[in-house]
Amino acid sequence: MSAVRAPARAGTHDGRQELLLSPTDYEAAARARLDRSVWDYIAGGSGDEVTLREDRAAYRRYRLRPRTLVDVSHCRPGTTLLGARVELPVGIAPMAYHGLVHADGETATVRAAGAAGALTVTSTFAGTTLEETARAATGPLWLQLYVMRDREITRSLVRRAEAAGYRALVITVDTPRMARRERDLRNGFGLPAHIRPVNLDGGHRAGLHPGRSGSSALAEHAAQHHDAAFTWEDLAWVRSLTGLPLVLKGVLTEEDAGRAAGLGVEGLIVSTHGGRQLDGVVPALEALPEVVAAVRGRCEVLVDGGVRRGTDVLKALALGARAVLVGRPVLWGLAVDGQAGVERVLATLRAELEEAMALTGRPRLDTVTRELLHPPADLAHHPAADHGPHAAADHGHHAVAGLDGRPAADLAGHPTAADLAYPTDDDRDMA
Ligand SMILES: Cc1cc2nc3c(=O)[nH]c(=O)nc-3n(C[C@H](O)[C@H](O)[C@H](O)COP(=O)(O)O)c2cc1C
Ligand SMILES: CCCCC(=O)C(=O)O
Repeated sequence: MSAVRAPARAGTHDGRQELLLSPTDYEAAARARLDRSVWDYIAGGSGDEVTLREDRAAYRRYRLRPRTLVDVSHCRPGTTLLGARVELPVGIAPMAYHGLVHADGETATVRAAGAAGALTVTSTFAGTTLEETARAATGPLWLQLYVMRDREITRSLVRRAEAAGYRALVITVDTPRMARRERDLRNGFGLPAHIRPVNLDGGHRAGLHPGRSGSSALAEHAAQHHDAAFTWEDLAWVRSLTGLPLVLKGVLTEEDAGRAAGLGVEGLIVSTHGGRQLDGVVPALEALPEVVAAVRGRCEVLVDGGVRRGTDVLKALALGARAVLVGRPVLWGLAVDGQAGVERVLATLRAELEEAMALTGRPRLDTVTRELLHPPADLAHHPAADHGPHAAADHGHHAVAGLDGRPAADLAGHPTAADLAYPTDDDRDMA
């Protein structure tokens, strides 16, 4: 499993075949295959797409501190997520309508995740029913929920998720409404006729299709149906519906993280929604340390947004994530080669992660701690802390020496405002 078998090839305009070696290679190949409006829906972000770029750039700001002369003949990236065994700390982020890029849709994606022993989070807005997805799954499955005004929908999705064997519910909390995504507005984005939100009843299937320039059918549907009045108090109602673990997706502050942990939420996903919701928020990777510090080991913390390399996974884990989710790269793999394409994207991330573990002298995830990272150049004199969820101290926080040898003063490891000065054009790889 550690080697990527038979890399795929994609045709080029001049008829040559190009090797697809990295998720970014799949990005280019997917772009060449997809309609412009579908490409824009997937690739795009909100507003000026600042957060879209910064989520990615945040990973580049950290550099690795490799340790040598460690036995790395066996590197094992396996862990558990809410008690379920996974073979790698990389799961599939919930994304709407995989059928936009490949006829096999969510079924292909979940089969690929199963083959990799990875977690899949299925979207409320899947084009395949949650039961069909569950039947195709061989790895752990969580269901992502958008809470709608019609509470009966949530009640019924929760019941169905329990019956179908989902192991957790992921409530997305950053989308009381859909942000203005100008690419979609320009394209008048709507779903093609054959793609429908089959997990919802027929009433929801109509409004998503129209599409006229200046409006996004998905945004209009969200404005009509998402419950923008859903609050912390209502979370207790979701809790009362089910014994399944609850995970909140889209938390970016210590205030919300502490409150969620205090309410007994089992997991948090630190996320900017891939730069698709509020533009101008802190990149997910930068919000991660404050969230990890605030939950004090009371729940598992994952992060998503901009993970494209095995070294990115390692950096997120070093900053305290238990695992990462990947979004767009999965759709790139799916667009290029269906299930096999998603398998290869996941296998590549795994191979890169194992390589990074070997070359940093961290053969197991419990050795991936904050000392693995140099602070970004502009954080050079900032103290560090060890929040590693895999650390032997098991979520405990203890003082560690700052990376420059001085004792750490700030156990939260928060970057200060001055630390967050940003980015150069070199960081912009997703224009
Ligand atoms: C095409 C697309 C559809 C998405 N649909 C959902 C969704 O239905 N529910 C949700 O919680 N997040 C959704 N997201 C956000 C992802 O779960 C995730 O936060 C984000 O894509 C991670 O960033 P990455 O794409 O850079 O890996 C979607 C993202 C994309 C790109
Ligand atoms: C109303 C949200 C639709 C799916 C989604 O979350 C996204 O496109 O980012």
